[in-house]
Amino acid sequence: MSKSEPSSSRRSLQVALDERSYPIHIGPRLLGDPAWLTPYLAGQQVMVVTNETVAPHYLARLREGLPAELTVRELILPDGESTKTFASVARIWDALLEAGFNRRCTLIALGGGVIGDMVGFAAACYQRGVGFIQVPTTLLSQVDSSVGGKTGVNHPRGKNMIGAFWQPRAVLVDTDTLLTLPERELSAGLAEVIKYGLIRDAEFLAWLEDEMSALRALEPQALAWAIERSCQLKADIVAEDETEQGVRALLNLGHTFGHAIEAHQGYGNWLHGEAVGVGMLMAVELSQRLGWLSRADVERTAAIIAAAGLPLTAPADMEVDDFLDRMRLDKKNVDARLRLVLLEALGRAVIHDETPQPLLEELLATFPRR
Ligand SMILES: O=C(O)C(=O)C[C@@H](O)[C@H](O)[C@H](O)COP(=O)(O)O
Repeated sequence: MSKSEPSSSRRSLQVALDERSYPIHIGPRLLGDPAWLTPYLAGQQVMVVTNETVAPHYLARLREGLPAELTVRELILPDGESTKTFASVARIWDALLEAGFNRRCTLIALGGGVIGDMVGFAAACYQRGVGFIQVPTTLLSQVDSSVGGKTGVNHPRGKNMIGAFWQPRAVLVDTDTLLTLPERELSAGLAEVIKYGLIRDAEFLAWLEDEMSALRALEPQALAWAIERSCQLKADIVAEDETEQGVRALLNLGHTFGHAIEAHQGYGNWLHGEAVGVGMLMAVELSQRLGWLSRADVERTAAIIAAAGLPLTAPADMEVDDFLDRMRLDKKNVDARLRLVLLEALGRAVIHDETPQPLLEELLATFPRR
């Protein structure tokens, strides 16, 4: 374990965005403790939005942390990436209007990235913007999607194509919620954790290589440090570039390829983290073919992705053009130029818009399929 690992079990970080700054509280037993939730409620009206998988485990516990005098409504949506649609967000607006909620209401997103992104988008638009709190219950949402204010929904043509930047009032990461997380979801979250090491922190990457078994065994100290370090790296990047004009795009390592896989395969068939894991390997392989990384770097990346329990091969039914058609719609592109996040070294990412087309096509044609 690193010397800088925390010893106490609860930690708080800050996303520094002037008047939109907010804390990320991380630790066990946060849910149900009023001290962690009430400071971020705007008025007397609270809408908790969750899904059918999370509700039986954590909805009652969350409600215990809400003062009895509040007007609290609940909305339980179906689970899964395929529900991340405009129609689901409209259900949230309908519920808010039916309850007669006003601009001083607060939305609470209790769930994974799908719930967090949809609730954030609903909050961004309801009566032109109301407050919301992220209570992420999956590893992926705890280390990534709950932080930074990217909210929105998918479009059949592309992932997260409709949305808004809208920051939460607070992020409450109760690490106990990981105890009920299916193994496949845990692996998906580890993809985003590995991403931080690859883009910005070679030392963290080496630590992850050593501690991967402990993380997969839900060893509390290892998990707490992985979450804290990931959130810190993300908070620093978001504070520097809230709306992705520059450095924030580095957080998209593996996502250009990964989003193409998710959309092509049908949302939910590949988990986001699984597609990002393969996408990161594709980006690393391309970086090697550009002469920036060694074969040993590629093998090291493949080894840690495999150790996290993630796939290493792209879907067998995806042709080169299936990738390219989706990648042309990527939000990072400027005019007709494809912008990719690649690695100059393990731990150092760059944004690159000069990949020769034949090299990219060769990568897409030769990358292993299964
Ligand atoms: O926060 C960001 O910025 C990211 O890119 C983090 C990603 O891991 C996350 O999946 C994000 O939602 C992707 O955003 P998109 O803009 O590529 O749709």
